[in-house]
Amino acid sequence: MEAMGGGSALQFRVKQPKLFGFNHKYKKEHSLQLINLNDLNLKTHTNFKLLLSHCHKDSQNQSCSDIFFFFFFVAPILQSGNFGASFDGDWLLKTKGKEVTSCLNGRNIYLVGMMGSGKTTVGKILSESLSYLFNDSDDYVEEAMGGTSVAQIFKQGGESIFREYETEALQKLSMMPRQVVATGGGAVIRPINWRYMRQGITVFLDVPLDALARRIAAVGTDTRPLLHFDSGDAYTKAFMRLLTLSKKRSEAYANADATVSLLTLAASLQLEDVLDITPITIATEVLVQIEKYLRDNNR
Ligand SMILES: Nc1ncnc2c1ncn2[C@@H]1O[C@H](COP(=O)(O)OP(=O)(O)O)[C@@H](O)[C@H]1O
Ligand SMILES: O=C(O)C1=C[C@@H](OP(=O)(O)O)[C@@H](O)[C@H](O)C1
Repeated sequence: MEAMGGGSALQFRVKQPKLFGFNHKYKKEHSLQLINLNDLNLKTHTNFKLLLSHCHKDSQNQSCSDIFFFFFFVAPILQSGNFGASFDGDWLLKTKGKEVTSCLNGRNIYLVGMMGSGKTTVGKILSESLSYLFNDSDDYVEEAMGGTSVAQIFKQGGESIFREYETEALQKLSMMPRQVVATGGGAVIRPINWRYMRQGITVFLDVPLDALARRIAAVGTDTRPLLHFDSGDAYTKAFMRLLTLSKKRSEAYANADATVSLLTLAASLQLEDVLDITPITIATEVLVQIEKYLRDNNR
């Protein structure tokens, strides 16, 4: 298979299918077929498109095991002309999840990133794909405080008390294996928290501030005390506050073992708005980046 990126088009040419054991009829009909991703209706199958875009990047050095996946599983489906009915978006996530689980040896995954970056949403999906438990450090703090909400803790004791509880939560969570942990957006600012998170693998969900502000404005700021102010429209309030926080935190987020940049992901999926990327696709990309981190660092 040859992958070609001509302009915005992403094309795959099936060159020598006989090497991969397809039957004679298939060879004859498809040995020179060009599959142009832009011709396929992949809007609802971004996960598939994500995988192919990785094949495209890696095809230069032929190191992408997913190319084999393409020949064995995807090409026959495309050939059948029954793509929409045959392809299950969750399938890729589960398959990648199984692969990554076997390399993790029970190490926890810590998702870090700004408020609203999707740590909880993506973390839940990720934990299922890895057959891990899911935990949210904010929920853990609230439970440890007998049900007192994060917002109430901020109100009663201020941010510094909350940070103490948060560190305690991360310490306890780090002692339990096989978990995906969605951390609070500010967990990265305390070096001691990294000591606990470093026992597992940290992944930064990098979402542009404008997208975060749009998301947060849609759900409101009641549960996020650091964004909750009285005046101004919800989007502007969220954006300005996120801007200040992100300036203080961007260096700390960069310490994560792996990063999933939604801007990069949207570009490879040819999506204009990062908010159009589904949580399943982001979770799949998290797995891809973890796998890359483990491979590059012999871990
Ligand atoms: N990929 C996504 N697509 C659509 N909505 C999302 C996505 N990721 C998160 N959301 C929504 O954005 C809001 C914030 O997400 P959440 O997972 O709570 O972020 P965090 O845990 O990082 O604060 C939630 O309302 C959630 O449903
Ligand atoms: O960024 C922050 O400092 C915070 C983020 C929140 O968690 P989420 O990132 O899950 O919203 C929560 O821990 C608290 O409101 C403080």
